[in-house]
Amino acid sequence: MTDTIFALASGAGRAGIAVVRASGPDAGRVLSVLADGLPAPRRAALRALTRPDGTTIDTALLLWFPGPASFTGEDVAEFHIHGGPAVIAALIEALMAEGLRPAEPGEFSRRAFAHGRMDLTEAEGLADLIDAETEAQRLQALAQMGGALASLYGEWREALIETLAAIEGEIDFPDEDDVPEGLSERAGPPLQALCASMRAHLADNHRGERIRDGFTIAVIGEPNAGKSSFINYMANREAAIVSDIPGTTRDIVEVRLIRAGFVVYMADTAGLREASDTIEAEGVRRALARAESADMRCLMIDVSRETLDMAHIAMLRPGDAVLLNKTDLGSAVLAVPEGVASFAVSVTQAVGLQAFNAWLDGELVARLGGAEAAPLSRARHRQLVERALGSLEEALSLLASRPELAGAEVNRAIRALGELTGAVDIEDVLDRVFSQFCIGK
Ligand SMILES: Nc1nc2c(ncn2[C@@H]2O[C@H](COP(=O)(O)OP(=O)(O)OP(=O)(O)O)[C@@H](O)[C@H]2O)c(=O)[nH]1
Ligand SMILES: [K+]
Ligand SMILES: [Mg+2]
Repeated sequence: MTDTIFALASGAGRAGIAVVRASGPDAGRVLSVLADGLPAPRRAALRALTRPDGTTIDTALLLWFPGPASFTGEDVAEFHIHGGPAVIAALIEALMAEGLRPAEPGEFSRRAFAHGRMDLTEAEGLADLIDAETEAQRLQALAQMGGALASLYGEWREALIETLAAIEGEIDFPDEDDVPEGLSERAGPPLQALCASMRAHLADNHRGERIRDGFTIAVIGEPNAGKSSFINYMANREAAIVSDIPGTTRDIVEVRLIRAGFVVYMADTAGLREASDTIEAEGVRRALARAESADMRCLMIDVSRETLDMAHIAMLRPGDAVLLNKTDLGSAVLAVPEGVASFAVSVTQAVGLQAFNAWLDGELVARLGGAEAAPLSRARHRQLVERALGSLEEALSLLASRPELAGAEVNRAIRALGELTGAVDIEDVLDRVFSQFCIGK
C-alpha cells in the first residue's frame, strides 16, 4: 500500500500560521482521529486538534480534500496551525504516531504527476514558481505551470503519432499502385512543418533559460582599467578588491543583480595581459573563457593611459559594450565595431553610469522580454527538442527510400517528446526532476 506522507508546507521558523499537509490513503483516518471527525470536503473547519489520549495539540483550521480532486490526486488533509516551533513539533509527532512518514523533497508533486494531475513541464513550472524571485521568472513559471509547454509538446507528439501511423500503414500494407513517393507526399509536409516549429522554438536566444537561470555579463579589460571598481558600483557593495596594483583580481568574482526585472550575473575577471606567474595565467585563462561563454561582454578601457587598449576590441560581438573609464583623468574617442555600444564613464566619480544602466536595461528587455510564445526554460527541454528535431530531419531524408527506418526515427522523436512531458516514464528522469524540489511540495 502507498505510504501516507506529510510535510510542513509553509516556511520553516516562527510565523503566525504554519501549514502541514498530509497525502495518501490514511490522510482521512488521521484527520478524523485528531479532529474528532472529518470536516466537509473543501470547506475550512475550525476544530480542536486532540491526541488519542485526549490531550490538546492546538486549535486549527482544517481542510479535507478527498481524492482524486486534490493536489496530489490522493486524499489530502491540510492542518493550518499556529506557527510556533513547538506547535509544529507536536502535530508532527502526532502524525508520526499515527504511522505517517515525512515526505521526501518533491514527493507531493511526484504523486500529483503520477496521478495525472500535471505533466513534467507543469511540475517544473511549479518548482520554478516557488523559486521565482523576479517578475519575469514568476510570469514564465506561471505560464509553464499552467500547461503552456505541456500543450505545445503534447500537440507535437500527437501529430507525430499520426504521421507514424501513416508511415507504418505504408510498411505493413504496401499498396501495389502506391509508389513510395505517395508516402513522401503524405508524411513529408507534416514532418517538415513540425521541424520548422521546433527550429523556431529552439531559436529563441535562450530567452526562457536566461529568465530562469540569469543573464550573464563578463567585465573584461586590461589590468587597472577599473573592472572591480565597476562591478562594486553595480552591486552596490565591496564585492571585489580594488587597488592601484595591476593584477589585483585573479579569480572570477560574480555578483548577482536584478535589473529591469531580470536576474543578471555580472562577472569581474582578471586583467588581460601577459601573466607574470602561473596563478595569474590561470586567472587570465578563466577571464577569456568567461568572456567567450557570457551572454554579454563589457570591455573596460582606461582612457588616461598613453596607449589605449585596442587589443581586446576584437573579442566583442554585436550587443556588447565598451566602457571608456577614468574620463576624470583624460578623454578619448574610439571607433567601436558595428552593433557595440560605447559609454564614456568615470566609475569613481559615478559619471556616465546612468546612461550605461539605461542602455543595459533596454538590452535586457529587448533580448528577454515578452514574446508571445512560451519559451523553453531548461537545458533539459532544449536537449530533448534538439534530439526530436534531429530524428525528424533524419526521418525526412529516409522517407522515400527507407520508410521503415524513417518510421524508427519518428518513433525516436516521439520518445524524446514523451520524455519532455513525462508521457513515457523514465524513472531516472523523474528522480532527477523531482529531487530538485523543496520538501513540502
Ligand atoms: N581616477 C580614476 N580612477 C579610477 C577610476 N576607476 C577606477 N579607478 C582606480 O583605478 C585603480 C584600479 O581599479 P580596479 O577596479 O582595481 O581595476 P581592475 O580593472 O579591477 O584591475 P585588475 O583587477 O588589477 O585587473 C584603482 O586605484 C581605482 O581606484 C576612475 O573612474 N577614475
Ligand atoms: K587593480
Ligand atoms: Mg580587479
